Amino acid sequence: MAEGFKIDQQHGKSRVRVARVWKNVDGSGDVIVEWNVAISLFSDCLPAYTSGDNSAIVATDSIKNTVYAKAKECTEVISMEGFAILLGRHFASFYPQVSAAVINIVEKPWERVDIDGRSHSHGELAHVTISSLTVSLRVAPNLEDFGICFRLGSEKHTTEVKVEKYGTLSITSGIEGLALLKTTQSGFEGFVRDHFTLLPETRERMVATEVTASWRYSLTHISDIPAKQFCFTEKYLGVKKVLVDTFFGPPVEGVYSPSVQNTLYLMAKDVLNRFPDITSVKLRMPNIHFLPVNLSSKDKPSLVKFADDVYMPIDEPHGTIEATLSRTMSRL
Ligand SMILES: O=c1[nH]c(=O)c2[nH]c(=O)[nH]c2[nH]1
Repeated sequence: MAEGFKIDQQHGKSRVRVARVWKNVDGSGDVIVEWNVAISLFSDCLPAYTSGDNSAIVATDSIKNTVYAKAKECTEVISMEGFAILLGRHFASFYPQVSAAVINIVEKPWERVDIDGRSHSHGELAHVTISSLTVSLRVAPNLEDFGICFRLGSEKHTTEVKVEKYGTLSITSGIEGLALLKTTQSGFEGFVRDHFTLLPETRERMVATEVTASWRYSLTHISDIPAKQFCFTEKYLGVKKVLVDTFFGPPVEGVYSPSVQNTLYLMAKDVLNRFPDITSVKLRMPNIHFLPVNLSSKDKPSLVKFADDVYMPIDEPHGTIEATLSRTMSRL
């Protein structure tokens, strides 16, 4: 209570960018990660708000410095979730007035470069989205004979970890910007038709989306954290594969999608069926439209007649479809 009012407050530092390099890990080259970290502390520092008494405030500058100091202390390669847990534990246990810390991290998707089929020891590619294509930038200065590559998709790994003082924990991991497109095997029929409806029904259309996913792990205490290194990284790759595989279906015949809603549901369901330690999954899948092109005038009645071939891609407006799928009963 503050002077008869209820106050909910937290403070921290956002957009703390840190890159950590580990040299020649296991004799197979350097490892680099680049993280954008946000920290939010729940702490007992009411007098700072009500009377200008800062004696309980952990300065956000110190919070920022902690990120670099802890990165330095990580002498072995650590996963993003592992680093978030480490930071959360530090803030929640080191400062008596801090009851909980929430750590968000987004990883920049640096990937090892392959030169002539061999992975390069110190060159990395950054995937930067330019409209719908992703251009792989060269960053290794002494990688002279390496051309520009193009790659679709620049998804980022994300995490949010909350650690409370006595070790209660919640971990979500996620993906941002997973761009997926099918040129066929998609339709949309049987929807509400009223006096505002123009959209024709179809069993043949393109479907494109940029998936944002987040999933919650069933862990609830720091003592539950698996000892296995990189289990969260493995899980991230596994979930991404399930999402992609379910969206596309088998390689030759694919799978028909009657709506983004149905495809989203199947993707989320497959994640929960496949990973028992995930309790819920939230998917946001904008329906990014490719408009059929038909061009005509009085004297050119069919300059361009659409035959599932020429489209006008648009960024906006787009449909917004999102859902969270959770288990209703715990699986014992
Ligand atoms: O898969 C779709 N879901 C919708 O809700 C919708 N609405 C729309 O106009 N087109 C589509 N497509």
